[in-house]
Amino acid sequence: MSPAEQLKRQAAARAVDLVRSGMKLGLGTGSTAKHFVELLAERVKEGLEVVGVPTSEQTRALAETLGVPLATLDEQPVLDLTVDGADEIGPGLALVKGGGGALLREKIVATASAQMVVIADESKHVATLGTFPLPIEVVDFGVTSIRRSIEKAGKAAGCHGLLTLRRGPDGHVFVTDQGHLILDAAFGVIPDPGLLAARLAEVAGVVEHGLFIGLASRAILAGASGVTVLDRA
Ligand SMILES: O=C(CO)[C@H](O)[C@H](O)COP(=O)(O)O
Repeated sequence: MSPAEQLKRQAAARAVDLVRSGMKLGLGTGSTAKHFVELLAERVKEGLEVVGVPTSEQTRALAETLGVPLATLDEQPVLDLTVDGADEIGPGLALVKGGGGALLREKIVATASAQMVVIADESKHVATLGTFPLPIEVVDFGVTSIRRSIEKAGKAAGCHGLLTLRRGPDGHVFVTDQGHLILDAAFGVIPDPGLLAARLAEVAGVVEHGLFIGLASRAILAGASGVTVLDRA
């Protein structure tokens, strides 16, 4: 395993220690969340009793293959703990998420959870959000017009930058599990994430954006000198 993957696994292992029998869990998406699901599956094999609600079809397939008992969010609408990765972790544990395209389900699942713990290698911890382009999920009707409205909303929040329609590795337009498109907004700096979130929420056609504010209560960050745990004040 590469050094980068080892760090992700260390963070995931610390999160697995938070899981108790009987818990209902939100299962995140991405390469770090994958480590969590794999380690969780090992505990399940040892007798840990949990039920997981996956945040993507990708995670559902993985968890199913590994034998983690699953439910839908409609079957288990109240969750104890969600463990997920992030693209950036900023002050107050505000997050940028959606690099893997699962931001909508991830935010719904995190909102349904008593606790959200984010796991990452320490390179994701930043002083200011925005270097990672902000994923914005939009409907597939009138994307050019929606893009203009997002640019306007961004400017009102002090954010300027290019919006790119996301494409998959095959070059085709990326479509989310919910059938929407993603515009990646390369703002560079997001001076006031709360203000930007409020402005984006007002744009017709925006289904969800990747700013997760006030959702994560803990971040587990793995680095060369060990694992650091940050709790939101
Ligand atoms: O938000 C996400 C998916 O929508 C991921 O959690 C985020 O992109 C981090 O992924 P990785 O752990 O692979 O770096």
